[in-house]
Order: sequence, then structure tokens, then C-alpha cells
Amino acid sequence: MLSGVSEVLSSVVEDVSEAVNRNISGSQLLHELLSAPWLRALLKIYECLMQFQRLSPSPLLPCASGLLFEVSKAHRPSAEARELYNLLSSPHVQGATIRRDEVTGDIYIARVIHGGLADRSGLLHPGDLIVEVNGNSVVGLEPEKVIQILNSSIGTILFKVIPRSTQVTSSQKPVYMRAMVDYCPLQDSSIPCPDAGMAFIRGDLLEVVDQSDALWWQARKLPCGASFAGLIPSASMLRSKHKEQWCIKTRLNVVIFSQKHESTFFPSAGFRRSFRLWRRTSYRRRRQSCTSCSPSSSALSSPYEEVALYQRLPQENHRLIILIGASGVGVNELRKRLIKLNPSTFQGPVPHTTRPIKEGEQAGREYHFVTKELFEYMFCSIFRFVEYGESKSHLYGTSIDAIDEVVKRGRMCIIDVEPPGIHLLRLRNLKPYVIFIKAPSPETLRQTRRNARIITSYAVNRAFTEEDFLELEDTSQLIEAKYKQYFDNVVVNDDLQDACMQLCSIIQQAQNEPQWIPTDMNINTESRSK
Ligand SMILES: Nc1ncnc2c1ncn2[C@@H]1O[C@H](COP(=O)(O)OP(=O)(O)OP(=O)(O)O)[C@@H](O)[C@H]1O
Repeated sequence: MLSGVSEVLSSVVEDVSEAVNRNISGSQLLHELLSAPWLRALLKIYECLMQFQRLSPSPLLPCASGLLFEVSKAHRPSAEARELYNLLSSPHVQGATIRRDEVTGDIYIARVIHGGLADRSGLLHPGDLIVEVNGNSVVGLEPEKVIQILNSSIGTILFKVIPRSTQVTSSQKPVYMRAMVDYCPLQDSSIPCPDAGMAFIRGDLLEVVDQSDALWWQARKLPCGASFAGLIPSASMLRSKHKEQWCIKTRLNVVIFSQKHESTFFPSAGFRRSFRLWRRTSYRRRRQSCTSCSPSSSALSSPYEEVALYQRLPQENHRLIILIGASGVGVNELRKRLIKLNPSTFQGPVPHTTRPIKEGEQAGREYHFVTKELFEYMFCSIFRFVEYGESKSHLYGTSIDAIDEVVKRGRMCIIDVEPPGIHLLRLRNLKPYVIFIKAPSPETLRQTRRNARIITSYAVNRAFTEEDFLELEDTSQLIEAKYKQYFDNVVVNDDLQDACMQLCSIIQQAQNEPQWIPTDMNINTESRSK
């Protein structure tokens, strides 16, 4: 009886050779195909994997080495087999880094990569002394030489190890964090093992599985692709790295925003036309000032933000929906359309103004009409304004209380703010969900806005010019580069109808499905130790 697919293949090849002997047409070709070494190797690998699945072998290392051996046997390996070979022989999968004691010359296991082979085998631990590899003494060798021996070993690798006298068993709960800065291990000369490093960009969600080292943590990117973790700098390590870079940049006189400048140049905007006009007049000044997209100082002081899954309960208030986008991209148009589409669900907050009430307006409907003194008093003491500004000598502002009012009424509050406004709205009771309205490709932008009107001054509505398009694209890219770590979702505003439908479905998900939010905004989260 045949026990595996490779044996079945051998038997089939034998039958086909008989057919070749009998000169049956096409049998020669079939014989060549079935005798290909890669096919045999592939079936062997399949059998090994099945064995892994069936037996869950422990220790894993010898069995994995067997698998590696089968892959290496393929005489002319296919691209896939080569890839598999590289994967199996990479240090991640062997899953440990080593270091040499400079005084004694001893080689130690420096760290075991979470989820890698060494970790799953349960045989190697940080601090273990490696005495021999495959019968060869490694004492006094350079770590690179030891790695070379390991990489050139095929089949079973035999370690002679003296375990560390006191084993530290790490049973850390994973902590979830959002990266607020970019990191690339290949550009970091301080990383102990660049091969084991993991690159990430702002906004990436990380599952931090090991924080036992004060300088280097181990983490996986979510949604989880890799079974093994990679090395990332700890928060304190990143803070000191960025401080260094910051100092260098400052010394070189690179224009960098301070928090103060940000709020000066991205001051405010409202929801009514006059208010938006004010926003547009400051637009060019703002763009000229925005010469850097360096992370803000808050990102530097907290390079990672701890997050937890949050599922809104039906009886809880709706999350605040914030739309962010370059001026002219269509943020206000989309917001108005959403409210028009479903006025009993969506609502904007009512801003305050010092301008006199006009005929047909109603206090508390278009605006809360207040005196200049009251506005200034509210600004300084009672309410915090998310945005404020001046137009034609009148003050306009949107207060957090106005947003709260909408939310408490059971509606979904939807607002558009300038990016720095996000920081003021990151409140536990509002749990904002931020959607970036992105400019489409240059061709689509020009095509879709052919008949659109742009507001350029207090009285003029005119067609978009080439300069408007260039400014819009520029600002859209700048906002994305600087604030992407705060975006929960992105909608490209190409076709208005499509963008509006997409927004509706994203907002439904934001309100009804589990979402990662900062832990300090999530009252249901148990506090986790860092
Ligand atoms: N996808 C689109 N296709 C065609 N026209 C669009 C699209 N999106 C927006 N527009 C039009 O572009 C113009 C500017 O849009 P909108 O007023 O919403 O800009 P905005 O992002 O709110 O900027 P601002 O705050 O400076 O007014 C409007 O005339 C709007 O109807």
C-alpha cells in the first residue's frame, strides 16, 4: 500500500515509463513532466507540511530543518521554491539573535523572536550560552561567523547550549499601539539586528508582543500577516532618536512647525459660507508657511499611541464624524449632501457669531448670535472653540458644547475642521472618527471640476483655475503627509455621488462595528501596563 503522494508519483512515473517503452504517443512528454525534480520536491514539502500539521512536532527545529532540506534538494528550483528556501533560512524563522561577550568571547542568545522557530521550539531562551553548532565550537567566534555556519547548515542543526541559570518566562499580554512616526530599520544604525527589524509608517497598527527590553520591543503589524514578530524601537528609544534628529534639523535652520505656529497658520474655519471665505483668504499664507511635513511635537513626545478595540453599544451616543481635507476638495459639499440625504440622522453643530441676525434667520438655528464681549468671554473661559475666525470684522466660532449638544440629541454630528482641530476633539465623550477627503488624480480632478464653482472672495464664485488645482493637490498631499496617523479612513472625492455613498457606508461601520481607538478615549478598556 502506498503511504504518501511522492510514492504515488513514483508509481505513476513507473507506469508511464512502461507506456514510453510501448511507444504510446505523448507518453514521453508526460514522463518528462512527471519526473521533474521540482515536482518531487514540491510533493515532499507538501508531505512535510502535512506531517507538521498532523503531529505538531516539538521541538520544531529538526522537523523544520527536514523541510528546508527538501526544498534545497530541488535541482533547478522554481521562483516559489527559491522564495520558500530564503524564507526558511532567514534569521526570522530561525528566530533568534545572538551576541558575543566582549570579555569572555562567549556567544549568547540575545533575544528570541516572538513566533519564530526558536520561540515555538521552546528550546532557546535569551541568555543561553551557545557552545557548539553542529559539533563545531563557536566560543570566541564573531557572531557573523556563527550566523554563517547556521545559514550554511542543511538539515538538522544541532546546538550545544548551556541554559541560563535562571530562566525568565515572559508571559506578556500583547499591547496594541498606533505608530505616530515612521521607522525604517535599514536606515537605523543603532538596531542590534537590521534583518530582524520591522519597518512601519505613521498610522500603522502594531501588536506589541514583547516589551521586556527597555530599548527594543517586538511587534507584529495588524491586520496580522506575519506569524513572527519584528524588532521595533521602544517608545523611549524613538523619543531620543527623534530628539537627536530634531536638534540636527534645528541646527541646520530647517523650517519646522512648533505647536504654536501650527495653530497660528491653521487657525479656524466654520460651516457657513462667510466662514469658509475667511478660511480661503488665509489659504495661500497657510500653504506658504507649511514648508515642512515633519511630525508634530506631540507625535515626537508619544511616538506610539496605545489603542484598544471599541464597539459602540446601541444605547451609547454616536461617535463624532470629522471630515478633513484641503480647501476646495469638496469637504463642505460632501457634508451638506450627507445631511440633506438623511437630516434626521446627520447634523452639524450651530456656530456662534457676533454678526447681527439677518432677516429670515433664527437664533440657534443658523447661528447662536452673541455680542463680541460674550464671544471673547466664552473663548477665554467657558467654552473651548474648536475653530474660530474673523470675517468682515465679525467673529465666528464653533464650540465643543455645540457639538456635544448634537451628540446628546442622539444625532450623528458631522463636522469639517482644519487638521489641528483634531487634537481638540480627541475627547472621550466624542470618540471622533476622522475621514480624510483626498483629492483624486490630477486628470480626474480637472475633469470632474470642469463645471464646479470655487469661492474666491466674499462675493465671487468662479470656475477652478489651473493654479487652484495645483494648490489643492499640494495642500491635499501636505495634509495627508502630516496628519495621516490620525485618519481612520480615506475617501477619494472623484465622483461626488460615489464619494457620498462611500462616506455613508464608512460612517455606518464607524458607528456599528468594532474600531481601534486610543485607550484614553475608551472607558471600557482595562488599563494595561506598558
Ligand atoms: N467630486 C466633485 N465633483 C465635482 N465638483 C465637486 C466635487 N466635490 C466638490 N465639488 C465642487 O467643488 C467646489 C468646492 O467644494 P467645497 O465648497 O465643498 O470645498 P471645501 O473643501 O469645503 O473647501 P472650502 O472650505 O475652501 O470651501 C464646490 O462648487 C463643489 O460643488
